[in-house]
Amino acid sequence: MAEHPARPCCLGWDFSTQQVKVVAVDAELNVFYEDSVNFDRDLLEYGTQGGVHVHEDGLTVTSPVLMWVQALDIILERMKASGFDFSQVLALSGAGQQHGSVYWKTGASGVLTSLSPDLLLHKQLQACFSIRDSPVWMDSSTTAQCRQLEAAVGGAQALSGLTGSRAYERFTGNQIAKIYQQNPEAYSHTERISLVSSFAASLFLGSYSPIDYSDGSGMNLLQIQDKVWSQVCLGACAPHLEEKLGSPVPSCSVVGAISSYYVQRYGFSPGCKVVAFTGDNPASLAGMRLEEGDIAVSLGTSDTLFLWLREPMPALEGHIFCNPVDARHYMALLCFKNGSLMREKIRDESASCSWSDFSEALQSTEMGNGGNLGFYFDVMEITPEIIGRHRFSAENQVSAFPRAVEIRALIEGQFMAKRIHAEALGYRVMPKTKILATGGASHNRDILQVLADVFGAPVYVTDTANSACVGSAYRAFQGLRGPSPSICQA
Ligand SMILES: Nc1ncnc2c1ncn2[C@@H]1O[C@H](COP(=O)(O)OP(=O)(O)O)[C@@H](O)[C@H]1O
Ligand SMILES: O=C(CO)[C@@H](O)[C@H](O)COP(=O)(O)O
Repeated sequence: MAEHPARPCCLGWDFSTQQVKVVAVDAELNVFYEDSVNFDRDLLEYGTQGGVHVHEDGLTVTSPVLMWVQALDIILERMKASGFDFSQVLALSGAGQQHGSVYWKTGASGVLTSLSPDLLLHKQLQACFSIRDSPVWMDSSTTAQCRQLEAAVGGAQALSGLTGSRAYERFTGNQIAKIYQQNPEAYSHTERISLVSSFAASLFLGSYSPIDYSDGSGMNLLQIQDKVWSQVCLGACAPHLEEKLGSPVPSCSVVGAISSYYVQRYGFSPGCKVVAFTGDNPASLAGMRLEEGDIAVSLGTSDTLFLWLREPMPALEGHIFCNPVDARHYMALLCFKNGSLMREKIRDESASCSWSDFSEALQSTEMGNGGNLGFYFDVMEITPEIIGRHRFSAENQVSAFPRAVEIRALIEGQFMAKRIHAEALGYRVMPKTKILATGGASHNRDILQVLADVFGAPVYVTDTANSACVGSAYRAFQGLRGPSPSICQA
């Protein structure tokens, strides 16, 4: 067994679309431990692709909630086997893919509070969920519920002014409304609804964790200025929703001490604090330590682009969330669903399934692609709502490109869309602008060169692609310092 020297630290977790990841960060903010469990590869029995199940209608997308629990068991067991000294963990926090929801069955809280340290979590929580397949952010099956919600508050712009976004299919309020309408029995047997982030925090707490303001902003339910649930939105989605959600809390709140399960099974200190978990994009904003004018681009399963904002300007395209680091401020976020999985498809079709062949194609073609441009949306895009592959030469719409042209058209098109939509939200590239890239595809220098060319600004890669994890560990340190009334309370 490898021994790790004693080193006081915080843990940062990320329950993202394709994997669960963890980092340990010491008091000098050095990352000294990283691990991950990939759902498709390490949990074959759940049969996911890219961490999810796409249903027959092509719109409904879910993930098995027990798969997330089992992934946590696997990582913790591996850490223990490697000799990781859990007693040195001062605090932990984490992130979750945004918008996804978990439905705890009546009675589940009793199971959570009396976990036996002799058994793995997923064995004990089998019967705890009234909905076993959690809707996730890739789901776009709730258009009817979106229109109902917008109508209830006086239109899309009114909803955006109130909650930071017009109604989006993946936003949790609309997902809850669909479950209530289609499966009222399961809804009535649900005692608590968590986001993926607050669900993961609940596993560590051994009781229900509140939803934080920042991830709560991705539900179409939270009034982002007042930081309270909107009664009109709750009422439009489902009955008794407020009691099932619990009250939202500032993102840097300490929500409690770690459950005795982890103390007894893994040797955590009973004083180890759990700081509210948040969304993966808010956690990345914390991890990347953005400055004004900077723009962060996360190239994970989805491509997201985010900025720190002082004055929110809710619009019909894009989202405003409460800021996870300073509750007086906000963040803007644009999400593009056809990110890494779309790049993988074109890589498989036009670059023999190889990222190095993909890079060679980018190197062998010129910036501007000889006037050839393409937009590739194999699944219904979020920004804007569109599907299909659309290719244009300098003169006409065309049906196909040579392989290398196809690859450059994809990458240039993806980054041009990001710049155009960010500018529509009021963002301007400034002389001091830095682009901070993170996520799996930020390992690819040739993709990043196109990003730099399209924005005309330098691109920096965060020293770890796991910015959501690292941001979560930073947030755990922030929570340990205790509440700062001006920053944490808004
Ligand atoms: N060298 C590479 N070039 C381009 N994309 C890559 C490369 N390595 C990994 N990726 C992409 O990174 C994606 C995973 O990113 P990651 O940030 O880990 O995902 P998430 O956090 O959403 O689970 C994969 O789907 C893959 O397409
Ligand atoms: O829907 C959004 C943001 O609004 C997505 O960005 C999810 O938060 C998923 O994140 P990744 O797993 O792709 O990082």
